[in-house]
Amino acid sequence: MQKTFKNEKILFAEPLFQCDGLAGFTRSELYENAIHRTLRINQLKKEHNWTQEDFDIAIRCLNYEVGFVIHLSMFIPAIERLATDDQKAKWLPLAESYRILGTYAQTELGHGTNLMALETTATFDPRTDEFVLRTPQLSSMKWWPGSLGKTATHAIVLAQLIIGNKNYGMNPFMVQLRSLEDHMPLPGIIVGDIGAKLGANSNDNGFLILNDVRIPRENMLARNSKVTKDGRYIQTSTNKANYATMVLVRLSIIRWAEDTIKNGSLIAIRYSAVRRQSSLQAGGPEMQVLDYQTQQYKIFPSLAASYALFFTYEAMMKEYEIAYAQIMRGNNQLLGQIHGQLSGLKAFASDLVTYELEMCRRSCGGHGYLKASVVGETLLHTLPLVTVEGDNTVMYLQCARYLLKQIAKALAGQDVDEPTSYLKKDILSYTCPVQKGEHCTNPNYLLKIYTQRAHSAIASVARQLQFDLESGKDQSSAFNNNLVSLVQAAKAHCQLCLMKNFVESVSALERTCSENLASVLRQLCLYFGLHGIVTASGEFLESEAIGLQQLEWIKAEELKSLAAIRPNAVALVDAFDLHDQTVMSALGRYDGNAYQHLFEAAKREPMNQTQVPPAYYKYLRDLIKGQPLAKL
Ligand SMILES: CCCCCCCC/C=C\CCCCC/C=C/C(=O)SCCNC(=O)CCNC(=O)[C@H](O)C(C)(C)COP(=O)(O)OP(=O)(O)OC[C@H]1O[C@@H](n2cnc3c(N)ncnc32)[C@H](O)[C@@H]1OP(=O)(O)O
Ligand SMILES: Cc1cc2nc3c(=O)[nH]c(=O)nc-3n(C[C@H](O)[C@H](O)[C@H](O)COP(=O)(O)OP(=O)(O)OC[C@H]3O[C@@H](n4cnc5c(N)ncnc54)[C@H](O)[C@@H]3O)c2cc1C
Repeated sequence: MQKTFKNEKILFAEPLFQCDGLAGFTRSELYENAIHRTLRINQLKKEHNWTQEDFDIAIRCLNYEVGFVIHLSMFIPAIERLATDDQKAKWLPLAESYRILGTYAQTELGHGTNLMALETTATFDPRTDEFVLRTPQLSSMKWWPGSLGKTATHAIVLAQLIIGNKNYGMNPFMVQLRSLEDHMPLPGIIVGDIGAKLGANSNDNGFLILNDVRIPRENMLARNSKVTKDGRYIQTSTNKANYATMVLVRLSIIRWAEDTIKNGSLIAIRYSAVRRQSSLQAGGPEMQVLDYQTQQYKIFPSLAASYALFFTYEAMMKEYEIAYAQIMRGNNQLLGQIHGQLSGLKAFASDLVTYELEMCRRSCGGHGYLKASVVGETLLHTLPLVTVEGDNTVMYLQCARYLLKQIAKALAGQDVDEPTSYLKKDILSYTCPVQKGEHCTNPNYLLKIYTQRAHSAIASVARQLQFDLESGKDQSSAFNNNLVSLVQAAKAHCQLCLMKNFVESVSALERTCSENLASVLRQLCLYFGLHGIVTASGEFLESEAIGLQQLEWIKAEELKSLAAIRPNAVALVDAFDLHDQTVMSALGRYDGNAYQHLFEAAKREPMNQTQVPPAYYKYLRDLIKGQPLAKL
């Protein structure tokens, strides 16, 4: 599935990219190692004439365990999206050659979601033609930005622009943080690392206090709005255009989610094919645990999610490229659509994979709790995806807000955006396409069911909101009264998007691939559709997209499809074409020697490097020999 990385051999021939040692690393070692890696990948890029795409794939091959992630994924994209041509000419070459190292400093100790409430100010001083940056109180300090703690020389700081006594809202400013001579913080800047996290500890997420730090007027990133020498504020685009970097990263998170769930499902499926435990027949040979229906029920959702997210990322990438090209030409027509779609899908993708990764971990039994299994570690790295670039609840609500606008248009007989075109249909004329058991094997029928459920969820919450408003509730309490249903409606829309992308992509592939391959993919797509309905059956029933009879058929078909997928399960994860060095798991090796690799990993454990531990001489010796213990 992943474009085969022709340079994989070059990458993994380097001891630096052989990951077995990482488990015992301290934070400082992880941090240093990550920087070392990115710099070496850059050298390899030059030595072997790699393209940018090769470079990006190299980073994915290393499971993003690299340095400068925010520099590459936010700082440079923010300059590209928020700076004028002159500013780009000044900063991009420096950033691209790592002569300046950047971060994206938006979140504060007191606020991450509510950007309007950010407290950092950039006050224009017309006497010196400068902005004065200030974090006025404890809650205003920047808190979380990646690479801020110890690495960044520069930050794009998001601050409230103040001219005279007027606040012109959040704007981006380029602020130098550290000396380019000796890396010491510049006057007025207090900066450091926020401390160890549950995962992702190679990254130095940081804090930043700005005490009246002065920057030239030219350091306001001025593609969308600027301040003239005489203190006039000129806005050339919607103020939401300054949120463009977040939109891009939300797209990248879908890909990140896809990459992590591919790892998880690969480990769980390969290991389950190796692991034998018990038997269903008395005295019979022990079964591969992958043959238990319950094990398939636990793992195959992650397999199907891997493919669903792959197809959805590809589709969203195309949508994004079209929108981005328009936006860069100054046409913001697609801004709302791409924001609405990517907010919801970022949330849905990260929710899905964090849930399924834990199922993958459990499916590896006790060994899944070992670091060497890597599933748990992957989960810890993946958990923040539900929070970064907007907490998932908040992102679903952004998506729901977009859906409400679309349904209002549809009801008024106006055109709606293509991804929500289903809202134009007559919801009342729906008849469930599944009228007998065998109809459940048609993915297009399932797609119709998903469409009806999403349409119904959106229409229902729109009606309830309308009702609350008409009953005298003000706008905000009507909204608060319906937040849970709004999130459900957004989830329904996102699940439909995944199903639609899966069905359409498989139909397109059917035209070019062998019938054998097509039938395997059709089966997985079908399973994805059936499983999604069963897990949210209450909502599908409530929306009357299905009835109890249909649910019974769908449940039966879901179980049948587990058995149908089983013979191809290992091939379906092998098809991810992930190198053992990418997956890094003792349990999920291509050669299937899980026990041998687990034992090798145990032998490498630092505790095992001496036969007798220091604690023996400190405590155990006297204890075992019955000697009185020294005062402890
Ligand atoms: C090359 C190799 C690279 C290596 C790396 C590999 C890949 C890396 C992949 C991933 C990297 C992950 C690293 C992540 C690190 C984390 C970074 C961060 O977290 S940065 C901080 C992110 N912060 C947030 O996301 C904050 C969330 N909050 C918001 O976005 C907003 O405040 C809000 C909740 C959306 C509300 O906005 P606002 O305060 O303006 O409120 P409203 O007045 O209600 O306005 C809402 C209207 O604005 C529209 N809107 C909102 N956002 C956008 C947008 N982004 N674009 C367009 N329009 C937007 C919204 O639709 C409303 O419109 P109307 O309904 O009023 O028309
Ligand atoms: C690993 C990591 C890396 C990060 N990197 C960066 C970075 O590089 N740069 C940067 O600027 N930031 C970064 N962040 C910060 C991140 O963007 C924020 O944490 C995120 O946007 C969520 O904001 P918050 O922490 O303020 O959560 P809060 O908004 O405080 O959320 C707390 C709870 O309140 C709920 N809530 C909040 N508002 C609403 C609402 N309007 N309606 C309903 N419920 C609501 C949420 O759903 C959540 O349950 C990073 C965070 C992490 C964990």
